[in-house]
Amino acid sequence: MVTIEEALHIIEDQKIILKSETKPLEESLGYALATNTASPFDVPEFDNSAMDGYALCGLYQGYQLVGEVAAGDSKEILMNDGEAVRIFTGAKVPQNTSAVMMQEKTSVKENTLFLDEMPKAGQNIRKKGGQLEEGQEVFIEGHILNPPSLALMGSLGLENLKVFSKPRVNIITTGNELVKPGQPKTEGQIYESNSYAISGALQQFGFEHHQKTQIQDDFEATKAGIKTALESCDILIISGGISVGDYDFVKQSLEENGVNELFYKVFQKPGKPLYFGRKGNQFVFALPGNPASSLTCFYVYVLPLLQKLSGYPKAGLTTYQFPIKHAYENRFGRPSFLKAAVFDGKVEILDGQGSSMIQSMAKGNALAFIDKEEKLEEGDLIKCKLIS
Ligand SMILES: Nc1nc2c(c(=O)[nH]1)N[C@H]1C(S)=C(S)[C@@H](COP(=O)(O)OP(=O)(O)OC[C@H]3O[C@@H](n4cnc5c(N)ncnc54)[C@H](O)[C@@H]3O)O[C@H]1N2
Ligand code: MOO
Repeated sequence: MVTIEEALHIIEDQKIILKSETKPLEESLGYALATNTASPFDVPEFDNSAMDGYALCGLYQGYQLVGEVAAGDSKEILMNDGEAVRIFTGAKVPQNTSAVMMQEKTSVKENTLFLDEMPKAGQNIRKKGGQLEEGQEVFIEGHILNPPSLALMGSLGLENLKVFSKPRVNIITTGNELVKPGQPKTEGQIYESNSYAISGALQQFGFEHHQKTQIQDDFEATKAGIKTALESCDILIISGGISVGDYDFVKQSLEENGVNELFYKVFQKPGKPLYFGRKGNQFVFALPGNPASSLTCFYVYVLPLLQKLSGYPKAGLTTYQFPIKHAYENRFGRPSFLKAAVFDGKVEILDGQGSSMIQSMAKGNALAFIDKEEKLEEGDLIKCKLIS
């Protein structure tokens, strides 16, 4: 049995080989960049107008209008002192523009422009290189591409990006009692639900599963199922069959498939019988079958490895501290992840903390952490990971 910290360190310390690939810009969301990126040109590439209005030559309150320039126009207009041109947002300003005045503060009579106020030098001109200069570092390797990053890469004209590949994930669920939702079931059977939580949590963080298999509680079937799943994944996530019951065949089947145990059993609630192992460059998590245990272990242990294998510089959910809404005492005798709701900056520990109870987790949005035998008063800070 290891502590939570030891288990997390074992995962964090795994030596891994990152793979990279080239992805089209529109498919790169959530990937980590596999190279540094420098700006190939100044951004913006030319001085341009921040407003619809008038480009002014010299600083006066009246001008002679001599033309027009719209966004995308490449023609050069030469203005003399005291002249102005109609201009639109994003249009390249003529070379000798002193300022741009927004049209709301102007009036035009015949061909003369009048300003309501004196213009200020440089006003409403977005300067060449004002955001980035040619050759300037934009991102370093490992930067995780969020929507504004995609916009920035697009604005640099980059169509394809070199990113770290994401791991291929297979899921196995185990248990004779499990029936697929929508199918008829008999007394003693239940609907299989863990795989939906796991594949949903994978999607939530930009991953997907490759294969999903349901296996009966049978040693040979478990061994064969694991062998097949290991043929096509970087991470295998197994749910159930990892405790000490007579029908828990997962651990032995993993050994027989050449998977080396890195830890088994974590001093925590829920998810005590959690298993983590490795075979070459493949990793296996066997999550305890209880629904809240398996999903909690996913967020706390599986997600950091998925992100580490994706080249993320910092993996796992951030831990925040918020005041607790009510007094709470840990009576579980183990460090515990509690189903919680964070609302208006305060944490409520929800009813229904049993490992088999998923409804409290479904209605909440956080996992709060309380140490063994810790006792909190209202307003005390409690650690939380936000899960939705
Ligand atoms: N003698 C002991 N018994 C148990 C111990 C123990 O230390 N000694 N630990 C308990 C704890 S804690 C947990 S957690 C469970 C974990 O057991 P397994 O990983 O072997 O899981 P199963 O026995 O297969 O299932 C447990 C529970 O969860 C339901 N389940 C399983 N898979 C699914 C699924 N895909 N969808 C929905 N529900 C699922 C299953 O029906 C069981 O009710 O062991 C305790 N026992
Ligand atoms: O450790 Mo178990 O996951 O409490 O039910």
